[in-house]
Amino acid sequence: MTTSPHVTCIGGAVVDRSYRIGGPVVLGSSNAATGATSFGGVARNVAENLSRLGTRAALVSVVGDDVPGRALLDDLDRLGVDRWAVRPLAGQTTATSAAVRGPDGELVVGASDLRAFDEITPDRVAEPLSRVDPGAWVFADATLPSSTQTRLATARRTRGFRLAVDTVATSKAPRLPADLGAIDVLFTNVEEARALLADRGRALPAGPDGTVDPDAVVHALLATGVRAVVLTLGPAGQVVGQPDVLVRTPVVPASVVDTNGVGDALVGATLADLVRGVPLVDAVRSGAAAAALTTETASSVNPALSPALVASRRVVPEGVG
Ligand SMILES: Nc1ncnc2c1ncn2[C@@H]1O[C@H](COP(=O)(O)OP(=O)(O)O)[C@@H](O)[C@H]1O
Ligand SMILES: O=c1[nH]cc([C@@H]2O[C@H](COP(=O)(O)O)[C@@H](O)[C@H]2O)c(=O)[nH]1
Repeated sequence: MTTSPHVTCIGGAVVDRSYRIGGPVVLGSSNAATGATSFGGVARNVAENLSRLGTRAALVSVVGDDVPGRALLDDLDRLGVDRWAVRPLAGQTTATSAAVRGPDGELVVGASDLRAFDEITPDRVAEPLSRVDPGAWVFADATLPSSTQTRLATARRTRGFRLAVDTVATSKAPRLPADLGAIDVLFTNVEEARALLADRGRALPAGPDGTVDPDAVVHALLATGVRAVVLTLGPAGQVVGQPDVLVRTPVVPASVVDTNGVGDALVGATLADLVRGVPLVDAVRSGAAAAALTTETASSVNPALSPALVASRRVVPEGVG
């Protein structure tokens, strides 16, 4: 009998606070604003997407023993995410991120306290990893300390689970393990891929005008040993690369409100299909549908997300099954 959840998500859990100032912004002063709180962090967002799509998910993360941390844990319970491995640490502050926007929605200033992520140490992931069945999926975001990423790569080799990783940000991409061949699917964008490859001493071939061909980015990533790549191109869709296969999958048209969390929705819905045995290219079509649905809400995960809603928005080109 298996006790392993279908996807174990390891990485950040954040309380996001956003303010939108209604009138002209006055710096150095208090401005009247509309405020909202939501739960974020890439691994937490992926776990929420999975759960809303009917896939069992567990989160491995750290929060403080404080009011935001308790609210985040309660919300995981409401979502049905298995959170036994989210450690509330005494003396630690739950990761928080605040964004202040002007009347036009543009960011005026942001501030994030993500120190808690440093506490997701190799020792803290050891037990959750020991419970993952061979063949099950683990998702990790690149906010994890490098030492933890290395532990993950080693465990992937010895235990035979499958590992999906998201590079998250250009500053985080270089943290990926030296053994990139332990990554079964890498989710990234062009700038994060550039940062990762530069860190490994590999420059991206650019055209005369400095632009980069996305297919060349995918080839360069596959040459590092990564087993499959999903390169996201924002409104230009995705390139899915596997040895011998390179396929462009289209963006799903959307009425965009806010793109926060789009990448995490793409990862979550893709993994929800992969655990059911759907081939990667087809799974990414579901990922793009979930990402489009996420752009249509202000929250980082669309609260109405469901398998039926994703299926209703999937774009499959004519002639493709
Ligand atoms: N304007 C948009 N309309 C519809 N889907 C979008 C839009 N922008 C992004 N997406 C979807 O979200 C995915 C991730 O977007 P991207 O901006 O590449 O990610 P990240 O924010 O992680 O860099 C894209 O591959 C696409 O499917
Ligand atoms: O260094 C980080 N930046 C941003 C995030 C999180 O990333 C999410 C947005 O993801 P996306 O890139 O899909 O918009 C937000 O919820 C935010 O909390 C994070 O965990 N770590």
